[in-house]
Amino acid sequence: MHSRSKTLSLLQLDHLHIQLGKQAIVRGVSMQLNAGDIGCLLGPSGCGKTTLLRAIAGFQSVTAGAIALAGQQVSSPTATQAPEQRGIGMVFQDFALFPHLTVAENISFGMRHASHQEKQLRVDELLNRIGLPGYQKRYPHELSGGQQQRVALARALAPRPRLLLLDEPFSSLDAELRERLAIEVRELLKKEQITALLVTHDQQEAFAMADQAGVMYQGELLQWDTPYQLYHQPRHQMVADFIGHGVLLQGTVNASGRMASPLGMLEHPSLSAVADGTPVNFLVRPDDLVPDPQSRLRGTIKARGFRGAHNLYTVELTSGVEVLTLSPSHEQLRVGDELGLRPDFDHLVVFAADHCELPGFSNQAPAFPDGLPEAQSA
Ligand SMILES: Nc1ncnc2c1ncn2[C@@H]1O[C@H](COP(=O)(O)OP(=O)(O)OP(=O)(O)O)[C@@H](O)[C@H]1O
Repeated sequence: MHSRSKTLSLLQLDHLHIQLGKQAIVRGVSMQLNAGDIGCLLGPSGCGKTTLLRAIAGFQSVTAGAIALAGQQVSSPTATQAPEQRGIGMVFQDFALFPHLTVAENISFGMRHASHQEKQLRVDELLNRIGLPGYQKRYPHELSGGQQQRVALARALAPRPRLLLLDEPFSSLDAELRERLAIEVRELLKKEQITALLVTHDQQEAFAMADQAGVMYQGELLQWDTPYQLYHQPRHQMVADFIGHGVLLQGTVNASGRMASPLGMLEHPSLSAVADGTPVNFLVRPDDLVPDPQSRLRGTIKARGFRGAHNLYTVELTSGVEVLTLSPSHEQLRVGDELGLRPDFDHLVVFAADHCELPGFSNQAPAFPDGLPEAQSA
């Protein structure tokens, strides 16, 4: 408890609503980011991520709720602190460097009140940190895309913002470079002790960078949690669907607290808290089903995707239900092959079946507030 009280909430959103014209773009978003942490907002295109970031930066007023930075309210429906007073740095996808300024001039651009010597020291320090020592006198057109984006990041970090906002900063770069930069940028932010909030479409990027992450959908933040929890204990079907691979299957809880499912009878202690006959949906990740020649659960391989160390197989069970499974890539199975699968659940993630209709749902709460959360955390 003691060490917890020392963690300072740097950014706090409290029941934030943003209406643009007649449309509610951000709906009831609450979240908190501690000082020094990296947060990440994921979600499909148009879900409101950029609008939320613009509100945090101070470029967008809010309709209801509040934004606080280091405990001080900066946005409410009646007052919006100007962006330049917030001490926030920003890096956007198309945040071009000034072409007529050198790398050093670009980086020190925002250090308006610093002396020449201070600027020089900070530029040298940041160029070392981004792996471009000696690049002070280069011009942007003499740099690769990845180098330009590193310099853009250094420019945003130079004035030591208390919060850095990154909106799809790597999306114009190729996948390999993106992954490498995500790891580098995390290290850099941690060394600089900067709190940051990143918006991305890319889960791998989010998982590589974030201490906390959330999935937005139609303006709502469905879950704000560690990346591990988002993957293993999604509290909403939409989160389960959006994060990682997997399928949602239907099952029916029976009187003995077990569940009849297309994978056979599944057991979990907390299912006993659920009434007999309750229809449920449950999440099946590829690693929940293990290839096993002896298993009575049989299927046929419909598709194979190469994932480096593993292949990801789409398997149609004899019941017609499609599932995913992984197998080491040196053990090649062919499309059309028959195989056995054994359920091997570490924990079951279960949702009420009536939440099945994803678009337009209104009740965001976990399916069984009293019973099933234990099932998810087992
Ligand atoms: N000024 C505006 N007036 C009205 N609607 C807007 C305005 N700006 C954005 N929108 C709408 O708000 C919704 C959310 O947009 P936003 O850019 O925040 O989404 P996003 O999650 O960042 O999407 P993407 O990942 O594609 O960038 C979209 O439906 C968009 O059309």
